[in-house]
Amino acid sequence: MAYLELSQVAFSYPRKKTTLLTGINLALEKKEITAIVGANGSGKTTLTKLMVGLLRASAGEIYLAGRSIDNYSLAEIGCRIGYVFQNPDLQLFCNTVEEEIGFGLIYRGCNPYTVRERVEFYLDYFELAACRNAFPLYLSQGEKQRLAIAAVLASEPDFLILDEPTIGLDAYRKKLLEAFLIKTALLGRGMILVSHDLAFVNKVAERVITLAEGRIVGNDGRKGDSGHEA
Ligand SMILES: Nc1ncnc2c1ncn2[C@@H]1O[C@H](COP(=O)(O)OP(=O)(O)OP(=O)(O)O)[C@@H](O)[C@H]1O
Repeated sequence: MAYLELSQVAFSYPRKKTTLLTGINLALEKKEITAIVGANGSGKTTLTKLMVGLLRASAGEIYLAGRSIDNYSLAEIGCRIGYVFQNPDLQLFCNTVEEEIGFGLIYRGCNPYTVRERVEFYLDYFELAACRNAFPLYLSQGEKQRLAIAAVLASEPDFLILDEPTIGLDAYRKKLLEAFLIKTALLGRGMILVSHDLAFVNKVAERVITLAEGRIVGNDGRKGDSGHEA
């Protein structure tokens, strides 16, 4: 069984007459970078929220590491799947940039030395060291986006979901993110990118899932094209 599997998943928002997603079958492996693309409102973000238990499927089953997602608490899912929201303001809550990066590690009980080491690595990698003591919500949009990604990556979940990770990033930072995501996948941490940035998707993703009218209308394996298989 794949790391994350969806079997005949359907979903409708309460009080909406139409079914947003229907008959969704997907098998996602660790290590692989999969992009989900589709028009505005096609249900990309909703699909990822189902995968992390923020929403419950109206029909079908979702399995995480071989167990139904219904048997996990949200905290247990959060330890396995890191989620970077489209709007970083929704997930930044600490008083400083460095606390934000270290929070997940401290919560998982990492020793202070490991916390310090990883915080320094991510501050450096995402070029956030100069604002280490800044209040996260006062950062620029691009800095907030980098911080949200750094904070999720720092706690090293098995799998990542990044919703529009390139919004607010300049070309240089997109290049850094691209390299880091590819390296992360090669180390065995799979991910889903929800994105309208097709140039970025083409560089990074090994598989592209296209959603339209509530269904998967494209599931293209592109291994080899992206040039980063192990
Ligand atoms: N909490 C909610 N209650 C009711 N309808 C919702 C809710 N959240 C999203 N929707 C609706 O569900 C549909 C799909 O939204 P979703 O955000 O999943 O699409 P998306 O493909 O990620 O869009 P975008 O590309 O614009 O980010 C939209 O029509 C949206 O208005």
